[in-house]
Amino acid sequence: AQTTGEPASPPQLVDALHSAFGKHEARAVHAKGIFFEGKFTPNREAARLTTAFHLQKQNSTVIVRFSDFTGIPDIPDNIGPANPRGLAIKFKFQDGQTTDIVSHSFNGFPTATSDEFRLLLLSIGSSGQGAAKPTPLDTFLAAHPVAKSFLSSQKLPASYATISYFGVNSFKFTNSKGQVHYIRYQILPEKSEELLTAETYAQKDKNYLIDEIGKRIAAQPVRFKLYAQIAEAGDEIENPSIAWPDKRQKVLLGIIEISRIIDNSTPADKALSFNPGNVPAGIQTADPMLTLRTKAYPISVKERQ
Ligand code: HEM
Repeated sequence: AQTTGEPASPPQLVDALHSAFGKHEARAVHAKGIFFEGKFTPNREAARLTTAFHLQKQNSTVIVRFSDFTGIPDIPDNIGPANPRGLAIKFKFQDGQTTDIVSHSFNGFPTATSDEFRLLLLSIGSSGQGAAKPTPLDTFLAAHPVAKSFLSSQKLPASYATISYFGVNSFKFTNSKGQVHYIRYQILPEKSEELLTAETYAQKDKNYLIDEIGKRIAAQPVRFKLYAQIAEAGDEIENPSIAWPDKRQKVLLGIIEISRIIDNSTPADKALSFNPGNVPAGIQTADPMLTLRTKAYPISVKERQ
């Protein structure tokens, strides 16, 4: 058994995801999802922040995957644990370069560190049916108010296209003059958010989001605005459980336009993986959680082949 003092390794983090959600030969988390293709058009302002290839003048192709939370591949879209939703984006450039953003529909994370996240997952794993009260999860949440509020304040989307997504962890952007900014991604729907009440949500079909997004994109493209929220002195770069104040400057990096469904067969799904550590020159990871995420994702990718 691990004490809170020892750092969790990437394999331990993936095992903790399995202990919470089971092992299903699928993504260890965000297992249920659907992916599309589209394009990204960078905004002129973006190149003032970073030299990253996809944030200069030329458009990229994007592969975008929407997902539900948990590692359960057939989780109903209309139950609490399906939150937060995921949005993963792969930017593909003509010369073969790629970079990824992996975000979810909550501006924050239940824990400050990867180690604490592992303990939260283990407590979920040992709090199933028949666990004595207070369960390990009850005890964890009593000691971690941020995790408690994360679990109880999720937004219920009318569509994957009508909710905001957040990168949560911080990145360091460097521009051509060598100037540095610390940023967090925000990916906001083109129009305003559309959410459901708890009652309407509970009455929805178990595949309401997956079915809706396919029909919506077949009818017309879905657009999101990709922003960089810029940290100010004193903002916590290394603690994803604390959102930066809303009044921080946001720079529009560009527009994501999702226009067509692509092959979602099992082989195509297995071949598709995202990694938040896949960053180009001009962008660096700036939160220790990203160091762990960068190593944990490929373990799950390998397991699900
Ligand atoms: C220590 C923290 C974290 C760990 C250990 C972790 C681990 C993982 C793993 C193992 C996968 C499956 C990868 C695959 O099989 O392709 C995954 C997927 C995912 N994670 Fe994380 N994650 C962490 C934090 C986060 C955060 C902060 C976010 C949101 C901002 C996030 C959002 C997602 C999403 C959306 C996916 C699905 C990607 C896809 O569509 O393929 N994760 N994560």
